[in-house]
Amino acid sequence: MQPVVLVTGASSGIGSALCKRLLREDAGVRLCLACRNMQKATATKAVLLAAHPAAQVTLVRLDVSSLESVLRAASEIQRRFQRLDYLFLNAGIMPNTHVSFKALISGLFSGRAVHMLSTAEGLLTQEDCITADGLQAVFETNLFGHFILIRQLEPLLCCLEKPSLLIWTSSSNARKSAFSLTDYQHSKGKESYSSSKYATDLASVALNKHFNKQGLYSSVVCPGLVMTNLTYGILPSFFWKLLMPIMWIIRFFTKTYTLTPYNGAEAQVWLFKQKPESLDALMKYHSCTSPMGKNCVESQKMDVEEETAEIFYQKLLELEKHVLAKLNAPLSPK
Ligand SMILES: NC(=O)C1=CN([C@@H]2O[C@H](COP(=O)(O)OP(=O)(O)OC[C@H]3O[C@@H](n4cnc5c(N)ncnc54)[C@H](OP(=O)(O)O)[C@@H]3O)[C@@H](O)[C@H]2O)C=CC1
Ligand SMILES: CC(C)=CCC[C@@H](C)[C@H]1CC[C@H]2C3=C(CC[C@]12C)[C@@]1(C)CCC(=O)[C@@H](C)[C@@H]1CC3
Repeated sequence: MQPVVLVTGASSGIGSALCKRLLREDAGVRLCLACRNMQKATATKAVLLAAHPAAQVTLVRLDVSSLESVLRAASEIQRRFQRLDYLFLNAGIMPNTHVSFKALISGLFSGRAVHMLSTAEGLLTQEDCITADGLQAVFETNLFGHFILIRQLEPLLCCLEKPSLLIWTSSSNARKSAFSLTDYQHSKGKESYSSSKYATDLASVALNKHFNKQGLYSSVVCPGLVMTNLTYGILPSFFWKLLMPIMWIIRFFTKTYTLTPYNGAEAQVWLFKQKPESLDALMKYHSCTSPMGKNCVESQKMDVEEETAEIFYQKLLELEKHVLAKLNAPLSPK
């Protein structure tokens, strides 16, 4: 039986490159692109089919920042498929981002310049907003909408005979100090992106603890710095034009400047080829690119305590109960 693969945020950037690469790895995969914008999704599907005319590619409308949309998409997916082998939790936002040029310039002359340029530590702040569900938008999009999707799709994901794998797109911008258990939606701070990506790392660790015995595994990837709509949104386009030659030079100092969506998807494609049971729950898998453009995957231990992951997981379950009750939706699908 050909594997069924669902990719959220497949309409552009890393998600779209991932779909192309998955079909190149195995033209038989049954790909489902879960996207909020059906026009963009249809265009992506057409590009995939142009390269692989016999491929099985379907679309499902999914806006991870709307719980109603997540519930609707989950029941549609359950209607279409009997199981899911890989669920790529890739959709994400980094809205209204400001760069601290003061921190950038002083950082460039410090001993931590390479670290700063690969993690953006101390460089970025975001203005977040509230969704129609009453949740912080970055938290709901990057983490919670995906968490509800997983919980709703449990019957398709949990099978002892054939394990399934969740693959979260995290970031090297994920930072413990940006996250707080008492304000896990990051309503009070200005680093909602860092916080949400640290939250995905915690969620992945806790999901492994709770679901491995049911045949469901979870992993985290870091694509590196990739030029996509998300990054282009940070600075005006003329700035990026000026910076591009410098970015290629930075590649000589760090492997994390993967730059193209194709390179950024390296760790996701690598995970697709691994046995879920063989992966380490506490590792993060990084896409890396050499100055000459050669790709590889490197693993690094996450800065996560299992106890914190468990407390956070319990908080997510409480929030799930609360929001589903508000929507009059059952906790898990029939
Ligand atoms: N670019 C980078 O350097 C890095 C990116 N990442 C992560 O990679 C992931 C992909 O981002 P990237 O490819 O760079 O950026 P893009 O903006 O190109 O892609 C983001 C994707 O997520 C989708 N999306 C956004 N919000 C929602 C929503 N509410 N519901 C459904 N889909 C949504 C977008 O849809 P639409 O096409 O409709 O906008 C798009 O397909 C993100 O999680 C990002 O945080 C991590 C590290 C580095
Ligand atoms: C390259 C030079 C000299 C200047 C660019 C400054 C910043 C705009 C740039 C430096 C580090 C970058 C970075 C990201 C965005 C752009 C920078 C802040 C990310 C935050 C993009 C999204 C991610 O998830 C991170 C992994 C990136 C980390 C590095």
